Amino acid sequence: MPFQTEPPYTHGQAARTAVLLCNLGTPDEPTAPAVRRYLADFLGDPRVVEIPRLAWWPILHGIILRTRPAKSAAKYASIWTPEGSPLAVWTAKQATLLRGWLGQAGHHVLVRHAMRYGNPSIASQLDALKAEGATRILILPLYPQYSGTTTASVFDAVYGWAARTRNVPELRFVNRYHDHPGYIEALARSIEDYWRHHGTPDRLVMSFHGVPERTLHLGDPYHCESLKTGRLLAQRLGLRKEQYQLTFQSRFGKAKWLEPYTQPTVEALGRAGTRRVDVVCPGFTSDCLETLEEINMEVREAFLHAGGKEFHYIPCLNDSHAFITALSQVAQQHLAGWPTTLPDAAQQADALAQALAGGAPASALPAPR
Ligand SMILES: C=CC1=C(C)c2cc3[nH]c(cc4nc(cc5[nH]c(cc1n2)c(C)c5CCC(=O)O)C(CCC(=O)O)=C4C)c(C)c3C=C
Ligand SMILES: [Fe+2]
Ligand SMILES: [Fe+2]
Repeated sequence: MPFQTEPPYTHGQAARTAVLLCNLGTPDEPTAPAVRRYLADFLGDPRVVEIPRLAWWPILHGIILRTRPAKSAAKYASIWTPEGSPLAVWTAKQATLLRGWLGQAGHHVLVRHAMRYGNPSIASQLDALKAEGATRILILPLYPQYSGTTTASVFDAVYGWAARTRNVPELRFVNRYHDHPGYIEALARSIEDYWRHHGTPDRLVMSFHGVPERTLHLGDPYHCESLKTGRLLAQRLGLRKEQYQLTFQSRFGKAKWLEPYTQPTVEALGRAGTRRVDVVCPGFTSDCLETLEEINMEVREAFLHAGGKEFHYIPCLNDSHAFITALSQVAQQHLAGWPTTLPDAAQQADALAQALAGGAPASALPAPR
């Protein structure tokens, strides 16, 4: 009796689950040409700058890409590490640790990381996962708060890859985890841990990356989700209203962005005689240019100039155990219903050999789990 191949044995492929951690991306080198390539990609994304192309292109290519790369490259050089850009180093480490965590949980899940702009690209990592046999892929952005400018842009890149792919894997997307208890707990522990070693401040500033205010009125949930993260974090830390403030940083261009802005807020605290300010950036899951240079250098300097006495920058979650635990919880919750354990390979081979030799129907093979 002929042996019939049937799914999922077609082309010898068993179901295999994968998680792709996606982050923003960073230049390959702290040089003007590398930063220029990165910014051209980033600022050319219509999700990031929502100005009609006809109006934006001359500004981007005629002005910004002629002046900003050299200035930004100097800032990148000030935070660069022997292993590379901090954002790239932390993101790769998070993927390695998550692979180990999910492995410990008894799941055989492939884990990779990708960058929306720059390398390794989302398309190249999806190709690699497919080559490794992934048939189900969970897209997990390293942005806890959803924004059209970041999260949706990651999804665009995934859809673009899928549109060019013949045998598209099943895909799932994590939109947000801004209020996930594991994420809030990881933030709280990292702050408490910092305070245990360095004492407590007069004011904690929670600084989130900004976006144009317009996006809020157009329905972007980023502002609300940032506020909710801040509120849950303050509750968990037991902070009263006058002990913390939530601000938005990294304003770009002349339009109005979400307020209050971080630097003017911190300067006002310095002028008002607040002795010690600590800044934490809960929306950034790894340290990067915006935290290490903008906050820990520029904003620090501005605070001390304005009369502040002590400035502390509390590092991002980076490779903290509590954060990797949170990521693995988020992943497992979104993987629910997707089998994450491969059938035992030896058992499968035996059953296949038996079926071929003894003529057992293919349906007698162990059900793929
Ligand atoms: C021009 C518009 C920008 C929007 C909108 C924006 C949103 C946004 N960005 C992040 C996270 C990061 N941004 C980073 C750098 C960065 N951001 C912008 C501009 C916008 N961001 C620029 C031009 C740059 C590059 C640096 C510079 O030239 O100033 C980074 C750090 C990258 C690194 O390499 O370290 C992160 C992370 C979020 C979360 C967000 C919206 C919610
Ligand atoms: Fe940004
Ligand atoms: Fe910045």
